[in-house]
Amino acid sequence: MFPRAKKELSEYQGWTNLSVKLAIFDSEFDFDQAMKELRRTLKKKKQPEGDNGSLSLLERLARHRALEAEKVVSLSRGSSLSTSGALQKLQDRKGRKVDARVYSSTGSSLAQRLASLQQVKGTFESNLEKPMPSGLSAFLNRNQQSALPSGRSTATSSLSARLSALNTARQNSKPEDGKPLKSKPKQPEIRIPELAQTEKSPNFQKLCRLHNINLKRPSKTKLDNNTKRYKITKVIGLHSTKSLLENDESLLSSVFYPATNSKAVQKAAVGNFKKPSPDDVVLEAQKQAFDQLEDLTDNYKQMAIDEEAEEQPVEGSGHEAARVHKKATEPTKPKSPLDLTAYLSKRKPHLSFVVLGHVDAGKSTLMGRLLYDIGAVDNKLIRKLKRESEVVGKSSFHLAWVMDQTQEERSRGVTVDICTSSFETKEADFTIVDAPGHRDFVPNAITGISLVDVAVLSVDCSTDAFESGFNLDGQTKEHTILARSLGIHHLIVALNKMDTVDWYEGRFRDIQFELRNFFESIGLKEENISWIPLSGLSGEGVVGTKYPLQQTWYKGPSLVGELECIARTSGSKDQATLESNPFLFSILDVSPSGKNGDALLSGKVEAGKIQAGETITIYPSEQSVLIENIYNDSSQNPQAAAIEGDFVTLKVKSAQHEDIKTGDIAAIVGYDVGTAQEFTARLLTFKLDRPLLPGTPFILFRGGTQQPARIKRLVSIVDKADPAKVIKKKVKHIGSNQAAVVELELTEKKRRIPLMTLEENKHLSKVLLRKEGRTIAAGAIMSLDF
Ligand SMILES: Nc1nc2c(ncn2[C@@H]2O[C@H](COP(=O)(O)OP(=O)(O)OP(=O)(O)O)[C@@H](O)[C@H]2O)c(=O)[nH]1
Repeated sequence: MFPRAKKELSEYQGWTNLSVKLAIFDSEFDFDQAMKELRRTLKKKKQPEGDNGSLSLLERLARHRALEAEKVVSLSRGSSLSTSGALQKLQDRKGRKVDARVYSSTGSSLAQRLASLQQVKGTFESNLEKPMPSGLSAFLNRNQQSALPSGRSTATSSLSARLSALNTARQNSKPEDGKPLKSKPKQPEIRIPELAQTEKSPNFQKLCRLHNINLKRPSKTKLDNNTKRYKITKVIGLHSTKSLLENDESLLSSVFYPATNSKAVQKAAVGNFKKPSPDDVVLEAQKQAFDQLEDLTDNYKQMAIDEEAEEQPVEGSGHEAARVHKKATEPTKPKSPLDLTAYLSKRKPHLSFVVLGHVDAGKSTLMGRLLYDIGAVDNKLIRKLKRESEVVGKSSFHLAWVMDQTQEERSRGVTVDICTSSFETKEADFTIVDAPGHRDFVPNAITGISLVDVAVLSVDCSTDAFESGFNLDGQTKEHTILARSLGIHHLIVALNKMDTVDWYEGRFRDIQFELRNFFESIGLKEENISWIPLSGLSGEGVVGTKYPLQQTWYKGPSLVGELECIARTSGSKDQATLESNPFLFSILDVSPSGKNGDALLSGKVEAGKIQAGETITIYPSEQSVLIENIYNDSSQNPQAAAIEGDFVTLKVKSAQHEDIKTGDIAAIVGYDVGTAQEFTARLLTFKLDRPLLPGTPFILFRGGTQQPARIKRLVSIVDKADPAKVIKKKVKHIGSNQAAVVELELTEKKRRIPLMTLEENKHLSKVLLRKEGRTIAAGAIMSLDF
């Protein structure tokens, strides 16, 4: 690279600031292209600003190029993990280019990956302690002015090493080989005005970081003593060492704001160095994130251990010594009568959907974009999120942060909790459930899937990303199977990040082909699948159908268009069904409200309708509470009623909120929901490592409820297509892909959970069995307490 750079640069006489040139030219952008554009620009402008102008142009161009290239090129060169490479990788948790050692093992757990990440970090730190490459230190000691080309020719030496060499070589004094300089070195010849413009350049910042790191090497003493240049660089890195900064205030300001005599500007310059560097901010945030993530994954690991443990009561579940509540037997009347026909005629169809897909498939970004483009999120918030995400070096996540609202999700860059949000179009009302993509948080994804009508499967179309999300352990397959098992009837495949493959139709078709085969194999019907190419980041195909010019091959609706179309056909509720079905409500969240024992219950209306003034009973605690008001997400005003499919918050009076848990079911007074510890289920097993035997432990998922359980008895193997047909009785074990009737029991004997049979409610009777982080079977409850 260097000889070419030198040749090109020599055409622009007067560019004497070699360090800056190198900082720019050693970065990752396309060199030829940069030079071509630069020449064109300079030709047009006839270099009116002289040297500085050219350099400034070059710097601006470089900055632009480098920003673009930063997405795809790692700074790391050579075999060892370079400092900037490691930083890049640590920062790049949401990973475009990620370190293969850390991320390529799709089968490993997050904790393992984090451990390996720490290891990489350790390697990186220990690399810093290693002595400088002998060739380079000899080179530095020689301080030869003519060292430039040879210094640059070491393919594996880091940029900082090369620049250190160059700067050293540029000292005016010419000591003998290997001997330290005796005289005070001259002020380095870095052209300060250019630096003042350059300091914000990402490349230049990387350069500064690299310099700092080099100084931690064993050879630093010699360098510190010998050249002011290194002292300056050291100050750049040790921004938090107060005394050093105070001593070197003049030095700092003379380096970075040399063109001014203003004390205020100089003070500001010094002040800047007292703040933590962007790297420190990011690394600190990530350290905290990793710590928190480990806590969280530990919780899930604990759950897996609990699968094996028998009859371990869950501490603090609030149900060990269950309080006895008064269960109402008489219904109460609504506050005001409701004309259901008029109410329904005023309502738009409503549809809820969950966004699924492999980790980093762009789910949160897609939903953030949708909410922004539809007008549900204002510019002010987006600007604020952009600023905040830039501070921690994650600017590409600002749209995802619309959905990922907790600090831990933002610092770690992964969705953990499910998050609901609502929006409306002219045609319909929608509720979005954003589910986590990471395999460690599949239980939360299951809760999300169990609530909705439709699933949007986000598939990352960028090179190799689809393949990694689709392999054996990828969440693309697992999420789709979960959606199918939990009764989702329509799947929209959002072929996301098409901008990264320049809207290439071939990529779309290849992925579609692969997915189609898979969907067919799990019994999803083609007529229930929609395919939409889009980009969550830039917005094409999300709300509107305005695509870039190269996308000429897709003429279908946008994502929102398709959602509206499904809402039109299945989002309206039948009045007779609403009137005849008893009110059932899945509780997602509970919180106290005020001091009078009032509580807020958020969740989804599973059946029937409800109004303020009516009384409901919550299972399994069997406490009855009066509904004071009903709210939905988008309005502070209470609404007249809630009907099947609505996501609402019920404000209830005099509730013991400690006895209400996620996954509990509320029903209108007069309708009893069964609670049980033993029940019979019909299951379809997935691919199993070991057959299911009596006593096999697992975690039972029913809606938002998760409970340790085990197989009590294998009743029969039945026909997959016709479950009423018994194929085998006296079953000793159940293998992969078999349909069977089994008796199951909860292992926490003190905890009953609300369960409904297939006959009572198709949706609420659905169960999933998971063991050691894998879904082993799905099915429905047939009867309780055999
Ligand atoms: N080029 C491009 N990048 C995208 C697009 N959508 C998302 N990204 C980037 O992909 C990364 C991951 O995006 P997220 O939206 O957090 O992904 P996610 O699927 O919600 O991640 P989890 O919830 O943790 O599974 C971010 O850096 C986004 O900026 C897109 O359409 N095009």
